[in-house]
Amino acid sequence: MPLNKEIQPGDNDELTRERLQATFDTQQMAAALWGSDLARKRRELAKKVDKLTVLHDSKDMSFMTREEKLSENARKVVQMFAHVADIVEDPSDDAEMFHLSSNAIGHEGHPFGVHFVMFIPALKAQADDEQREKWLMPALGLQLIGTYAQTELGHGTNLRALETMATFDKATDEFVIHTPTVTALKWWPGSLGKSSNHAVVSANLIIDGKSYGHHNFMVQIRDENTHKPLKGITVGDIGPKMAYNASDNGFLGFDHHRIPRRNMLMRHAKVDKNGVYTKPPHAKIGYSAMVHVRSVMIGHQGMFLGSASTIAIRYSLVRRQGEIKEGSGEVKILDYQTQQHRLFPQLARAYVFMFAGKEVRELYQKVLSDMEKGETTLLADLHALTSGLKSVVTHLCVAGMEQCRMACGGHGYSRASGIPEIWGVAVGGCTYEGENMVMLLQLARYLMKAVKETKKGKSLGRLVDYLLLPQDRHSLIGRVPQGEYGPHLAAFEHIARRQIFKVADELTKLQDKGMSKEIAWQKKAVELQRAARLHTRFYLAACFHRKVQSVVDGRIREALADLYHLHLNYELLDMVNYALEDAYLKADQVDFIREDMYRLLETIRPNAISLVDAFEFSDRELRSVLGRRDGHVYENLYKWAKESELNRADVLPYFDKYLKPMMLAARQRSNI
Ligand SMILES: CCCCCCCCCC/C=C\CCC/C=C/C(=O)SCCNC(=O)CCNC(=O)[C@H](O)C(C)(C)COP(=O)(O)OP(=O)(O)OC[C@H]1O[C@@H](n2cnc3c(N)ncnc32)[C@H](O)[C@@H]1OP(=O)(O)O
Ligand SMILES: Cc1cc2nc3c(=O)[nH]c(=O)nc-3n(C[C@H](O)[C@H](O)[C@H](O)COP(=O)(O)OP(=O)(O)OC[C@H]3O[C@@H](n4cnc5c(N)ncnc54)[C@H](O)[C@@H]3O)c2cc1C
Repeated sequence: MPLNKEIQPGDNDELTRERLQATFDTQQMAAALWGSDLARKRRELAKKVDKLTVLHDSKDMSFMTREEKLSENARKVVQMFAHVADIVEDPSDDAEMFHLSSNAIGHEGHPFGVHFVMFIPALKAQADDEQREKWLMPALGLQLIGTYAQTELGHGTNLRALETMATFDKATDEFVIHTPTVTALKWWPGSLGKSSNHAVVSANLIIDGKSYGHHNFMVQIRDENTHKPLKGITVGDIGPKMAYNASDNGFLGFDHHRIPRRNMLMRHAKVDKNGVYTKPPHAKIGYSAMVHVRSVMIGHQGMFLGSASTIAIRYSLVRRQGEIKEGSGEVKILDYQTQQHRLFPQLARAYVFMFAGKEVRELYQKVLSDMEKGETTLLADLHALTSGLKSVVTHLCVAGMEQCRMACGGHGYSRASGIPEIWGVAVGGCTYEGENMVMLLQLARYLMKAVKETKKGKSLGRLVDYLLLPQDRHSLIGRVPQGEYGPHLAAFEHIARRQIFKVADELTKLQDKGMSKEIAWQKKAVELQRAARLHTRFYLAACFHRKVQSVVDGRIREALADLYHLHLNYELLDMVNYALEDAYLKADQVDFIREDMYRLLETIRPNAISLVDAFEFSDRELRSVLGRRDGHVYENLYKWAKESELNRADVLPYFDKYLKPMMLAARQRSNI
């Protein structure tokens, strides 16, 4: 059977020659990345969207105002739902729907941006059966548009300090939702400003003057026909952002707004008509929508980095600049070792983030079905894992995307490259769903507890079993036969374990000297978040290992293993200070890792285009002139620039208004 190599008529010859070098079948690699069923569905879906012109951008979004962007994406999202049954096999499959949305709408946001990713998951996890009937069904049926309003102007991280109040009024069997101060205004919720008519609102539950902490309430905020804000509600858009500007992130205030008692989401915590409160089975069960998004973000961030890598690698095979050997002609910029070193590690990260995204979604589904039965044992493990992954993955994605942008030289800085927008959306991920540093410290709390258990000879959970293993004094990297990478993975494990125990010991010492637990924590906070990062990077490397081991096809396994080995080398060098501190690695071993990494860059080079083709991002989805599949970059860059609104006339009014009078006056002065 011939290997699929994604060659199509009209392709740039350079790219065709590159594709012919692939050692593997790109469709099989796509199956390894997405799962074979989803890979097939994605392919078919992209073809269908290509044929449905109502789903196409009416012009490049870069040339639109915010209002045009909102309107354009509202138009497309409505068309998308109108045609959904003809395009996707299973509209309840988030992955398929996300792919449809990427193709038709892009990543700049749309009126249902938070509806599907938080509002519905919050209802699924926290509404009781009767409430599901009342809101979940209409929400799934698009009869209402919802958002998730938790963050306030004054507080996003420290949820205990949220000020919005939900005071129970026994006499009327209602809650009174109120915004007591300007800092209590809800601030940031996606699609709140102009689009949503319902919100899941976090507010402090107050019964008979006693506060029970914040809980989630369903609040209708706009009239379903006129779309005007309801009485007692102030709502609007918070203004333009770094990116994601087709989303109307909003503010929201309540002036003693009344809702029925049964609008509190009551699957777990409950309030009866006499004001009797029932505690949930786990104090943080109301945070489930956040955990849901953190779990989907891992794979999505991988896709963002995969998109940027695709753009930069394809462009690097079209762009020629400079000669390696004088007189032998200009080379493709991907032939420079520095360019490969800039891009291939990002490609490897994109792969492993997607693999980790899949693993973490499986764990989330398990925890969700456990929660349905009131079982919450794995919630803390999931919270720790997603907190670490969310932080490390977004951070590395953004750093990686910036490398991709710079690797495209000047054209990378143009919005035509497509990178600025996806970078802007991805970088938001460092902040939303829990600021990265704060979430790393959440994982660190878990790790410190794990150390305590380890000292009793027990494990807190599967993810920290390795803490029970003894530490090796010296690494075997370079001391075993070439091609064995077990010692590399052991090095990740070693430096994570060492940092975790080191900081745990330091905390104990400070407390032994009489320092309070909280102050000791502050003194060691930077070291604690380092421990969390190292633990997560070990998890990612181990996840890559599991994936490579699971692949049956020899050609795919070999190509993936090259990426995996590159990942091990590159990430180890990035963290090498930790391994040098205790002389676990010696200087010659570091040199060995470097040399092996350079060798792998050369090995991967012929497969580069096919490794990015295997993501199977359609041109419509990438929205990048540089990353076009056919490689016809230059003529299309020129075409794109001509679309700029500044080119609508040869002379724009500002010239006559400001510059011309100034120059005339200057000329007159010089003639005097
Ligand atoms: C299908 C399409 C999908 C597309 C998605 C991607 C597309 C890309 C574009 C999308 C763009 C935009 C979408 C963005 C939407 C964004 C939404 C938001 O940002 S919503 C708001 C999110 N806010 C936060 O994340 C707040 C962060 N803060 C917190 O989580 C908490 O305040 C915290 C955890 C820092 C502290 O909480 P709290 O004060 O209540 O904690 P305590 O100190 O009392 O207790 C700590 C104790 O609780 C445990 N804990 C905390 N959280 C959890 C949890 N979730 N689950 C389980 N356990 C939890 C913690 O571990 C401690 O335990 P202990 O045993 O005491 O150590
Ligand atoms: C694009 C985008 C979309 C969003 N969508 C939504 C939405 O739909 N719904 C919603 O409710 N919210 C949303 N948010 C809000 C988002 O969840 C918060 O901005 C986020 O949780 C961070 O909180 P903060 O803004 O209060 O940051 P802050 O907590 O003020 O962070 C500022 C700095 O303080 C540090 N810091 C804070 N606390 C600690 C601590 N305990 N220890 C150490 N350092 C600390 C942080 O690390 C950071 O460096 C969105 C935000 C963005 C950017």
